[in-house]
Amino acid sequence: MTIKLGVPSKGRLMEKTFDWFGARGVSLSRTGSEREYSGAVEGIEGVELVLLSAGEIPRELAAGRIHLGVTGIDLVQEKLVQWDQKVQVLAELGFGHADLIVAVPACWVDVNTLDDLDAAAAAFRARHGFRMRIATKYHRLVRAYLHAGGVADYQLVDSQGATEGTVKNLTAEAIADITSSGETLRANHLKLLAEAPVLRSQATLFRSRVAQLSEADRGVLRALCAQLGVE
Ligand SMILES: Nc1ncnc2c1ncn2[C@@H]1O[C@H](COP(=O)(O)OP(=O)(O)OP(=O)(O)O)[C@@H](O)[C@H]1O
Ligand SMILES: O=P(O)(O)OC[C@H]1O[C@H](OP(=O)(O)OP(=O)(O)O)[C@H](O)[C@@H]1O
Repeated sequence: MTIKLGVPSKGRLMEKTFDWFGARGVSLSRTGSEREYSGAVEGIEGVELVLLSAGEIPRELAAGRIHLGVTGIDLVQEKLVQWDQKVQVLAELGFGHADLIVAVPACWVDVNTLDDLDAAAAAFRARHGFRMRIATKYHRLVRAYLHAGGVADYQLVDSQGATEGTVKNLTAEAIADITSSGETLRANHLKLLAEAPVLRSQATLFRSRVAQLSEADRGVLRALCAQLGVE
C-alpha cells in the first residue's frame, strides 16, 4: 500500500504546490507526455502522486480514495457538508489566496451593503415580477452568507466560469465569485459590498479522516508529515 497525495493537475496551483513540496525535500513532478496525467515523487518512499482537478480533490478526500490532498479551502467548504468531520487541515500553504465575494454593478450607487442589497432585491422583485439573480458556483456558501446577512428575495443561478460576464450578458443582476487582484471585477464594471467576504481562501494541505491506513501507511504518513514540518 502507499499514501496517495492528490495535487491539482494544472495551472498555478499545481506549480506552486510542486514548489512548496520541493522546498521541503519532497520532489513532485509530472511524468510522461505534456498531456499525460501521471506523476512521480522523489525524496520519500511509499507516496504516490495523483493529479486531479482542484474541484474534485474535496470529493476524493471525503471518499477516502486519496489520503492527502492540496486544494483551496473554498472548494472544500463548498463541496463537503460538515467538511471538518471528513478532512483535517494539515497546513495552509501561503499561496492561492482569493476571497469569495458578492459584487453588484458599479452603477448601483445606492447599493453598498447587504442591507442595501436586500432592499434592492425586494424592489427588483416588485418591479420585474421575478427574483434578482445572483450567479455563482459557490451555492452553499453564498446561500448561508446571504441568509446570515438578512438577504432574502433573490435566486442563485449556476455559473461554472466567466461568472463576472453574466451581468453584462443579462443572465444575472449580481455575482458571487472568487477575486484575487480585483481586475476581473473592475473590467466587468462590478463593485464589492462593504462587508467582509463570504470566505478568505488559500491553498491548503488536507488529510482525509476517512481513508483507510495500514500500519505501514501510518509510518509513511508520519515520516512525510515530519519531513514537511506539518502536524
Ligand atoms: N484568481 C485567482 N487567484 C488565486 N487563486 C484563485 C484564483 N481563482 C481561483 N483561485 C483558487 O484556485 C482554486 C481552483 O480554482 P478553480 O475551481 O477555478 O479551478 P480550476 O483552475 O478551474 O481547475 P479545475 O477546473 O480543474 O477544477 C480555488 O481554490 C480558488 O480559490
Ligand atoms: O481578481 P482577479 O485576479 O481578476 O481573479 C479573479 C478571477 O480568477 C478566477 O477565474 P479563472 O481565471 O480561474 O477562470 P474561471 O472564470 O473559469 O473561473 C475567478 O473565477 C475570477 O474570474
